[in-house]
Amino acid sequence: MPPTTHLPARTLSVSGLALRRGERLLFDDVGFTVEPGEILLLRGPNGAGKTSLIKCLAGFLRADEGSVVVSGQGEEERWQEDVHFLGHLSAVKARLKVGENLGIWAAVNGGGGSVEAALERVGLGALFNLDAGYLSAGQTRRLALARLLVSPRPIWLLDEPTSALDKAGDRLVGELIDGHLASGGLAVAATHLELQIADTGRIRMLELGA
Ligand SMILES: Nc1ncnc2c1ncn2[C@@H]1O[C@H](COP(=O)(O)OP(=O)(O)OP(=O)(O)O)[C@@H](O)[C@H]1O
Repeated sequence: MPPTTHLPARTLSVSGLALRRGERLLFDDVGFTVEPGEILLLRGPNGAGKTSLIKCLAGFLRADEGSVVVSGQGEEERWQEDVHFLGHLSAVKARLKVGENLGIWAAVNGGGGSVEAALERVGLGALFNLDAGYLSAGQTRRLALARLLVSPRPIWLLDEPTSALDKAGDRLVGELIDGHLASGGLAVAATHLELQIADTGRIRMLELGA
């Protein structure tokens, strides 16, 4: 079931963004705006710079030129609190139970969502007491997705969100994104696959070159 929380309205505006890694200029003069209820899909071949761009948006990498502005609030610390970054690494503590892992993220990120409900939603309800180290790759990805639900935030930055997931998992990601956008959130997702987003009118695309 999609989240019912109405998220605070944020707009993500990027202009003139350029990033160099090593000797290579990965991208130059990238600009776009993502409004509440919209998702921007980042496309491009391996090595084009999709992950790097998402890390710039998350504030993990500093661009060489240009700006990333989140409107709706001004202070940088608050901006971080508006963002969920779902990267390649799932940041799961193998010796802790599945429920404990998510409980820690819920406590760190705040938001007050139910750990049990989030695990149920991503199909891990029965695995609450399993050591997280025993999860399969797809289940670990589902646990990472549950973090998006337990602490509602208006900006989702998703790097290959369907990685390691089965067909039902692909559908789940589409449904979670649909719910997020319907709640007034926005998203940027790097993906090589078609995301199963129902409302295609909310999708915008940006192609990065190799
Ligand atoms: N720390 C670094 N130093 C130098 N080059 C780097 C560094 N990190 C990444 N790169 C290079 O930057 C380029 C872009 O990497 P990035 O991970 O952003 O691409 P991507 O479009 O996400 O690729 P993929 O589709 O394979 O996930 C690659 O050529 C990579 O080798």
